[in-house]
Amino acid sequence: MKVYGGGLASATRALDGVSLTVAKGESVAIMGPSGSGKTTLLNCIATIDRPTSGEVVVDGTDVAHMRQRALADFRRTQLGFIFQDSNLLDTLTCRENIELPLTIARRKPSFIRERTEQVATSLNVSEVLDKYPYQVSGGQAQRIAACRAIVADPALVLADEPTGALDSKNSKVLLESFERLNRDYDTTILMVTHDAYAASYCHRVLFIRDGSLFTEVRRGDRDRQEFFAEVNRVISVMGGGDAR
Ligand SMILES: Nc1ncnc2c1ncn2[C@@H]1O[C@H](COP(=O)(O)OP(=O)(O)OP(=O)(O)O)[C@@H](O)[C@H]1O
Repeated sequence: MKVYGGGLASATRALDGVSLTVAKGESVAIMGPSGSGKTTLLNCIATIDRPTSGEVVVDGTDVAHMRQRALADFRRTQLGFIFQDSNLLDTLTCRENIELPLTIARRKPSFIRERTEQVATSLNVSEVLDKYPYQVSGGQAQRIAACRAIVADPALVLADEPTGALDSKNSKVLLESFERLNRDYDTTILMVTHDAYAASYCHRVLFIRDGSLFTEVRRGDRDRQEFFAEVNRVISVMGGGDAR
């Protein structure tokens, strides 16, 4: 449970009774109307925020009750983040941005070089590695950010509206990259999105309404178009405004 604003009449119960398990190698989308608690849920899992009660267990560790210092280590080694705006450092080249988590972890230079080339190839950004973030397109910047998020092989990649700032063509390229990451590296991905098209690339979609799980749907063996139609059907049943 997550309550904002402690016990008074003005308190907001942002999450209530939400329980979910994400398997290693799974990709899961979280959808729901504005204000339903998606970002709160993602932030609790990301250890950016703490639940008022309950546990968040990642790879066997309860991160909701970890001390600050251990938490910083945990975030650095076990999580990868992708935001709506790529959040790249403009004073570093794209290559240096991707390398950052490995540089901080003091990995060997030869390993850093090799691993960076490897992820850049799989996300199709090898040709812009030596440019600065302001010299590349929005779609490329977002794929560079995705490279940075996965380069240190985190247990979990968390994405908040990763396609929010992209046009449909670049969204498709990014989502196909996620699919490939998931398939080739068994990367576990949890993304918050308003976009049924983005959600349809995942194995499973969770729908949240008023801080509780409304329902979930699994893609199974169906093709993406069929799953996309089902996600849209659930959105229309769920209602509640702008869950496009
Ligand atoms: N820091 C905060 N202090 C108080 N209330 C908050 C805080 N953050 C979020 N809330 C409230 O908690 C509820 C859930 O918010 P949250 O941001 O998780 O929703 P969301 O589903 O991500 O919405 P959106 O799609 O609009 O980003 C809302 O009622 C919101 O107003």
